[in-house]
Formats: sequence, structure tokens, C-alpha cells
Amino acid sequence: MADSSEHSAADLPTDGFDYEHVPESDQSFGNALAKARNGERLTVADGIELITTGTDVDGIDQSRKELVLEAADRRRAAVVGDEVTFVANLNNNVTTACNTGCLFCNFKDTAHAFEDDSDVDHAGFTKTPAESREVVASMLDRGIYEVTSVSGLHPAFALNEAHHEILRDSDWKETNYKPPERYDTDPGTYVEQMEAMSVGDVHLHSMTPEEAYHARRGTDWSYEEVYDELQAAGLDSVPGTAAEILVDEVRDVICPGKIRTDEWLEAMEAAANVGLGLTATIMYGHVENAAHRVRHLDKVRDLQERVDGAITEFVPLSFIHQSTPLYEHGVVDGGASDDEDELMIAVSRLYLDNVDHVQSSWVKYGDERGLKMLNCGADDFMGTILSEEITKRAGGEYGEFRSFDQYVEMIRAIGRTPVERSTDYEQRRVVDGDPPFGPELGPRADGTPLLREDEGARAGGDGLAADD
Ligand SMILES: C[S@@+](CC[C@H](N)C(=O)[O-])C[C@H]1O[C@@H](n2cnc3c(N)ncnc32)[C@H](O)[C@@H]1O
Ligand SMILES: Nc1c(NC[C@H](O)[C@H](O)[C@H](O)CO)[nH]c(=O)[nH]c1=O
Ligand SMILES: N[C@@H](Cc1ccc(O)cc1)C(=O)O
Ligand code: SF4
Repeated sequence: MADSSEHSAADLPTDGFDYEHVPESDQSFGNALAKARNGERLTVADGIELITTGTDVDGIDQSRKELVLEAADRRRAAVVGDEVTFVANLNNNVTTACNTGCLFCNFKDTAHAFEDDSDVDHAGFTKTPAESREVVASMLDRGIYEVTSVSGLHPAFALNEAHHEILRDSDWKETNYKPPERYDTDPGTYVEQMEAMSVGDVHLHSMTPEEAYHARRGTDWSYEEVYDELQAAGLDSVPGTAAEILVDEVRDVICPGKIRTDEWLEAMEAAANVGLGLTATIMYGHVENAAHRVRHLDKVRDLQERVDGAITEFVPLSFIHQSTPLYEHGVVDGGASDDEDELMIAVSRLYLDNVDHVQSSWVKYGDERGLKMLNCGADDFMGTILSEEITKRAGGEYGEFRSFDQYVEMIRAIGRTPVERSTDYEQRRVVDGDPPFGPELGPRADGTPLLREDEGARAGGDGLAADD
């Protein structure tokens, strides 16, 4: 799609945006809270009242906030009980090469730097299918049973050989395609990467709607055809990232090179139609307002109706601002406040009455705040992940993995029950007894600890977080 050079955060205003959607409503905070407590389906106006703690007050009213959090915590207990789930997974991101130019993202490196004849220095990476397989295979032996893989939109990426043939004749400016031989490392095709990462019975969670768009660019293939082929190659479920804020006036600011809201929804629906599981996300705390957050929730709730419950979890991703173009150019002066984070989780729980699980991301919040979110409506505490590049490159400081021992200690400390789950939440194992705790749901897991505390320091440096 668009080249990153076409838009820059330097061209954006630093004194706010003139949006069509603003946080106003005819509803009262009291009525909205009563509806939330009664379990009634909320409207956008209700959501706006709850997430702002009332449009009749300036800023956040602390006592009203506590009432919203309490309603969400009760709802969580009624829907899923006291269990806090987590998964033994590995992040294996294939490449950081990307020209899409999202202004909140520092994961990407301009793809030009990866060209064979380039002397541009960069800290990014591309893995061949064989290298991806090696990473997954080595971690399977240590007990992981899910691999999550999200990547930059490398210009040499194509769905398969037929796609390469079509793209070879295309206009680079239109399709953002250059053949693999132009690059120092060939990422292979999407199909080859799926086949490579799909080792044994591992659950492969990959191919966001934006990546699926890239896998059909320049063709008339439908999202169904693309996801069908990826599923046949080993894909099991789709991460609902690239959602950011599902309101186009915000996408126009932060990610003009990305697919629009309707196309994101179309891709997700297509993935569900071919039988893939889905997660959904929101990336909040930048240039959007409370009305945008609630409208986003409304789109996700409608989508969940259409896909018949295929969305297993909703993941609020709090914007990590430090090293991003939006922050460096003064368009934003930080991310979400603690109050905003808590209210985002709580209103997600209350608004999304058809999504069972709300995830607290320790990557974004850290341990202490991440645990707090489990008392604001969240019930899932993410995964071990073992390697992390998106948040780390944006300036986040909460590390790259959590061991089972850490999970169990943290979850017990807040009086809840730690439960290991599969990606689709169908398989569960209450983790009881004494440490060391190992993953046991995986086909090759034998209950040995995934990572011991003293191994943590090595996790980033022994090839997991490949930065070749
Ligand atoms: C880095 S992209 C990789 C996958 C693919 N390129 C895409 O955009 O779907 C995955 C997601 O990371 C999230 N992300 C990127 N930068 C972030 C930041 N600074 N803070 C929080 N989340 C971020 C966004 O929600 C984005 O959709
Ligand atoms: N919230 C973040 C996640 N969440 C995804 C989970 O780790 C897991 O893959 C999913 O729940 C399906 O089982 N992953 C990240 O890398 N970073 C996050 O902030
Ligand atoms: N990789 C994304 C998070 C993510 C991945 C998979 C999901 O299903 C949900 C969220 C990030 O760190 O920002
Ligand atoms: S969010 Fe994804 S598409 Fe956008 S620049 Fe980052 S890696 Fe590329």
C-alpha cells in the first residue's frame, strides 16, 4: 500500500484534531451504570458515559470510576468465575521490513534497508522459513504449544508462487512488491512460513487482517480463498491486531497506509467463515477520544454476532509511546493514564457481552498494573511469549517473557486461581501444588518448567529474539 515516505508525523497538528465523533451523549452516568449492573446490552451513549465517568464532569471522577470497575469485576466473576488463564506460547515474528508507515509503530524498518545493495544500518531482521521452523521446534521441546507470529509487510512476501508470478508483472508503486532476489534474506512465501511454523500439533496464531491484505494484494482473490489456503498450510487462528481504532477518521491520522475499518472487518469475517478462530484488539491511548474507543467496541460486538462467537478474547493494547513517530513529533505527549487503562478494560468487559475473555497484557502494563486489570474486568493474563519486539522497540520496559512459576505466584497473590489454557480456551488445567510448574497441555510437554527464573536473562540472547 502507501509508502511510508508519503506521510509523516511531522505533518500532523500538535494541538489536537477536529473530529466528527466526540464524547458527548444524551445519556446520564447513573442510567448507564444501572444498565451495566443489570446486565442490559449497552449503547454507544452508555459506553461513553461509563468510560468518561460521565460527560457532565470534567476529567475522571474517582468515585464513579470505582463504581464502573466494580460493575465490570462483578460481571467478570459472573461470566468466567475466579480463574485467571494464560498460555504457554512463543512469539516468532518473521520480519520487521515494512513500508506501511503506521505512525504509532517502531517495530518496522523501512524495507529499502533490507535490499541486497543497501548500506543503510538497521537493527531489524528477516527469518527464512527454515529459521522460523528452527525457533518453533526448539521451543516445542520446552513445552510451548502456541506460536504467535505477526510481521512487517515485507515487499517480497507473497502468498505462494502463483502470487509471485502475478506480482512480478505489477507496478511496485501500486503493489509494494519487489522480488525476493532483491533482498539479503528471502522470507519465503506466507504459505511456506505457515508450513514451517506449524511443527507437530502446535497451534499457529498468525496472519492479521493487514497481513492477509498483503497476501492478496494485486489479485482478485477473496479473503476467504487466502485464509483457506493459509489454513491448509497450518494456520489455526488469526490475531485481531491491525484493528488499532476501528473508526476511519482516526485511522486516517495514525495509519493512513493501512486497510480501512470495513476491510478489517471483512477479513476477520472471512477468516471465521473458513473456520479459523479469532482474537480482537484495540490499540488505544494516542490521538483518539473516548467516543472512538466505544465505537470500536461497538464494531467488535457486532462482528462477534456475525461470526457466531468465533472471537475468543478481546485484548486492549495500551499505546506505548516513547520511541514512536507520534510522540517524537509532539503529536501526543504520552499514552493512556492509569485511569484510562482501568476504564478501557472495565468498559470492554461490560460492553462486549458476547466475548467471554478480556486479556490483561503484561507487556503493555507490567506486572503490578497488569494484575490490577484482573480486578477491573480482565480474566486472561496473556502468554509466556518468550520473545517480544513490538513493545520493546516502542520503548516498553516490561520484558520479553513470563515463566509459569511467575504466573502462578502473581495470580495466587491476588487470591485467584491460575489456569493454563489452550489458545481457544477449550483445554484448561488448574495449576496447583508446589513449584516448579511446567506446561502440560502441549503434546510434547512433560511438565518440566518452561523457563526457570535463572534462565530468564538468557531468553533474549540465545537465539529466541533473533536480531540477525
Ligand atoms: C506491529 S503490528 C505487526 C503485524 C502487522 N504488521 C499488522 O500491522 O497487523 C501488530 C500490532 O502491534 C500493535 N502495536 C504496534 N506499535 C505499538 C505501540 N507503539 N504500542 C502498542 N501497540 C502497538 C498494533 O496494534 C499493531 O496492529
Ligand atoms: N497482549 C499481547 C499478546 N497477546 C496474545 C497472547 O499472547 C496469545 O497469543 C493470545 O491470547 C492467544 O492465545 N501478545 C503479545 O505479543 N503482546 C501483547 O501485548
Ligand atoms: N503482538 C501484539 C499483540 C497481540 C498478538 C496476538 C493477539 O491475538 C493479540 C494481541 C502486540 O504486542 O502488540
Ligand atoms: S503496525 Fe504493522 S503495518 Fe503498521 S508499520 Fe508496524 S509492522 Fe507495519
